[in-house]
Amino acid sequence: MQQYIPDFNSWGKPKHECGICGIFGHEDAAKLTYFGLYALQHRGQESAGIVAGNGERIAIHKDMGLVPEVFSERILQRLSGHLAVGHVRYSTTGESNIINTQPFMVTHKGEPLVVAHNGNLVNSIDLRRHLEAKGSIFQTTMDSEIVLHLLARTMEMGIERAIKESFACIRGAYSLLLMTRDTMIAVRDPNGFRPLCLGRLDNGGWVVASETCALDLIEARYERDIEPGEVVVIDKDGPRSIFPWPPHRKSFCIFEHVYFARPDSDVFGINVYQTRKRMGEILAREAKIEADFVMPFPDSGNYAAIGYSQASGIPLEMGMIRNHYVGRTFIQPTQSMRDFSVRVKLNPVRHLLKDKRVIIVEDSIIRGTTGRSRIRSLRNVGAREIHMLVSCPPTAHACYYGIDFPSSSELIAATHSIEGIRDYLGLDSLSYLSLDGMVEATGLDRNSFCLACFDGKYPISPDKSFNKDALGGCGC
Ligand SMILES: O=P(O)(O)OC[C@H]1O[C@H](OP(=O)(O)OP(=O)(O)O)[C@H](O)[C@@H]1O
Ligand SMILES: NC(=O)CC[C@H](N)C(=O)O
Ligand code: SF4
Repeated sequence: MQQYIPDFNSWGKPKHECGICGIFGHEDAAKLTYFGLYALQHRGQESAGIVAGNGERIAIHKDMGLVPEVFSERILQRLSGHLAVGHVRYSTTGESNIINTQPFMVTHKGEPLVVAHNGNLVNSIDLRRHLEAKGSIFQTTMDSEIVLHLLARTMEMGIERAIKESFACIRGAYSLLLMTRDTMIAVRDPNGFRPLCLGRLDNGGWVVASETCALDLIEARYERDIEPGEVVVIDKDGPRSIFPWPPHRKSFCIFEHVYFARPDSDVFGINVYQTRKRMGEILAREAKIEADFVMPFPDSGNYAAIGYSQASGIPLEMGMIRNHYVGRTFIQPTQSMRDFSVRVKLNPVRHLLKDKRVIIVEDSIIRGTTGRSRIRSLRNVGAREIHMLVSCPPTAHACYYGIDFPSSSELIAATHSIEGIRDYLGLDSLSYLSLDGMVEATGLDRNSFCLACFDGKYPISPDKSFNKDALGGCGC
């Protein structure tokens, strides 16, 4: 087994979920895409890439690392043209390596075909086996590549028919951008697991992005969300929308609101900050505790902590200081990286905590890495009572739709009771927000959401043999 030796150059690079951004109809399309990806960095911190074109020539640049590390002014100048598609990756199928970076581009019959994907396909093992039996040769171990193989087999029908036919075989979560030499196409799966929105630039050009915070940064106007099951084809005649598949039950990922999305974004039509704050307010209704102050584990816990504090009247303090040069930790690929990053990331304010009774408001407990390590640090600086409130229910079931907790054995709530988790984390008390309370905080109907990691009811039945290396790994 390979031993993990912290590499201070690569270790500090944080990880997260995928983000996509595309521009059509602006002479600086790649530069705007770069800024869009910058705003979406929290969704994917392993690699970044942009493909740009002017209707004739097409160029690509991608690499491992954060957006500003991957692109320079000189590189962006080379990515010229009015059309660009970009991606920041947090791997969910296939390793985190240069081969698996996105956007992924192939040439088919002399024509470029590009995909940038957020989500996870649940029948990728079967699809890949089937395609390989028919002679497909895969270059990567990502599920996203399958989309291009399916499209290539039907492209002669024209792109719209090809999409209709190809995606009919695909099951799972996909908010994605496709690009041909002169067209950008946004596709959102019929369940709508992952967000995707459409915006308008001042000059009349179009933007598609995972979250509205990307539109804000490039001063684009939010037009609307791309609907579940909708395909938006954008070319020189502007956007046209088609709905090639029968409607499915909506399954918006509620975890986007609990943890993933940026609080300044509107996701599924609702603001993330306000939803998180309401989660805290509802927690105050459901769990009443006496304490000297409330504190979050920053960043994702901040907003529910504000809500809890305001609703309960217990003052809010920032008892833990976050080092902003460390990214989000729960999606780091190895446990030793996660353990180390958590220590670097959060440090208690000794003088604030000594002899105090504190309530920590945390957005989620996944593996328990953050809680166990940081509660120990609070004890070390003399906190007298430590209670924890979590602004979602116990996360006890694997996600097969694009969040990297594919094995329930990694989830502490799958193997421990609440009392067992309390004991493992070293807390005086532990309470979770109820499922009803979490949904109530969104203001949307319960049937709009996927809640599978909380209630085990999967909107699309997963292939339980799936794991991140299901399509091949390096074996190291
Ligand atoms: O139980 P665990 O396995 O430790 O995972 C849960 C923790 O991970 C996340 O923080 P993260 O550092 O990823 O992001 P944040 O800075 O947005 O809070 C989340 O906010 C929890 O603090
Ligand atoms: N987090 C994601 O959306 C990942 C997209 C794709 N499944 C990949 O692994 O690259
Ligand atoms: S299982 Fe959980 S994390 Fe995965 S899509 Fe559903 S709500 Fe989101």
